[in-house]
Amino acid sequence: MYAVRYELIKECKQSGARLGRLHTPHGIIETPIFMPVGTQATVKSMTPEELKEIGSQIILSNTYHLYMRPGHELIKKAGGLHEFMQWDKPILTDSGGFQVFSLGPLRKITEEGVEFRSHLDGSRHTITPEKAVEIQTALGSDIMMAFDECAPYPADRDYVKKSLERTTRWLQRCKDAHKNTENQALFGIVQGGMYKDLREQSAREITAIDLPGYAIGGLSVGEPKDIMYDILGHTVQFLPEDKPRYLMGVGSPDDLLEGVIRGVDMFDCVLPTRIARNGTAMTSQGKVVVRNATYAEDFSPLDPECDCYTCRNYTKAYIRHLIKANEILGARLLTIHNLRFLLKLMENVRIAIHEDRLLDFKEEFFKKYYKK
Ligand SMILES: CCCSCc1cc(N)cc2c(=O)[nH]c(N)nc12
Ligand SMILES: [Zn+2]
Repeated sequence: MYAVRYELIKECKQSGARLGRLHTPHGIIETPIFMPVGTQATVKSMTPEELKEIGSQIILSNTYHLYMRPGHELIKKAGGLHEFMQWDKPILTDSGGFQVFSLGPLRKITEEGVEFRSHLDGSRHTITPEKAVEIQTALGSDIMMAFDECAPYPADRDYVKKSLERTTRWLQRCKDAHKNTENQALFGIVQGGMYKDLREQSAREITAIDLPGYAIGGLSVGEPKDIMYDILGHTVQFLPEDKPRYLMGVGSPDDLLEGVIRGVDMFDCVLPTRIARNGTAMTSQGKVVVRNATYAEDFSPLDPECDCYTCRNYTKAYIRHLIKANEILGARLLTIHNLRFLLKLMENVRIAIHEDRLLDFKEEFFKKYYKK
């Protein structure tokens, strides 16, 4: 019996989309779902209450960052990540692989794991599959991700093949090290770069290891969107229907819709929170760069169709002022709105799947948001 169980509710008649429920130790998640990212045990500037108010069902955090600071042993002493950050709903933690690889030349990959220097003080560390499981066990996340290598883009075929085969061996080591399978789920991660045959090989190897869920990694790494969609569509066909599918690092509105249509259930991305901090909003009328002078005397709401706290109380002019003045409230108000926008989008996607009209919904959304 796994800690996480996927219940397939309905398959969309218009596309490969699915409606599902993910049963976890900290509650049930309606899928397809967008998961806000809280890298350092906080979704930047948001309280747990505010996250719940906008409809967040699950949040993400990061093994690498929490291992570096404040340390997984400290969080374990605090009673685990849920207690430490006062979030009582599900948490998914990434394994640290991606973050360590993002450190660039400061790291060395071996069969054992990855040696790297801390981005904080330059100290030397090694993360292995066993260490990644140990850290996530201490954090107590509901879903932990396997330690994998996300091949860079572009990368040559031989490198990608060797990398995916090592990721498979690392997954088996993660599974062997994972003891509390009743309380924490381990998800495997499919790699294979932009090579369809290597994607099939990775998907077959990873899903041959029986786990409660599988992720598609190695995408949203700078490749053109049409390549991402093509590789995604190809890869999903080798994933089991009765398990959740998580597309890592994806979260612009078009990518979420294209991913759902291809059968993806879970998404995460730093985009909504990151662009909020530099003054850009995702709205029902498309992207609004609210820091632009255009909005200096615009006393209308950020998004007239949005029900969030920001749109119910403030004008574009006020938010622009806060952003220009580098006031913390500016970032907070846009973060509240951008997260609500994506969470509401996924609520509407779930309704559209239920009513077998997802492709129609996508067409209407694209016309308004992308004017196409
Ligand atoms: C908190 C961040 C979660 S998603 C990070 C991420 C993002 C993207 N784009 C790819 C990968 C990947 O291939 N492997 C892993 N572990 N993580 C990835
Ligand atoms: Zn809003």
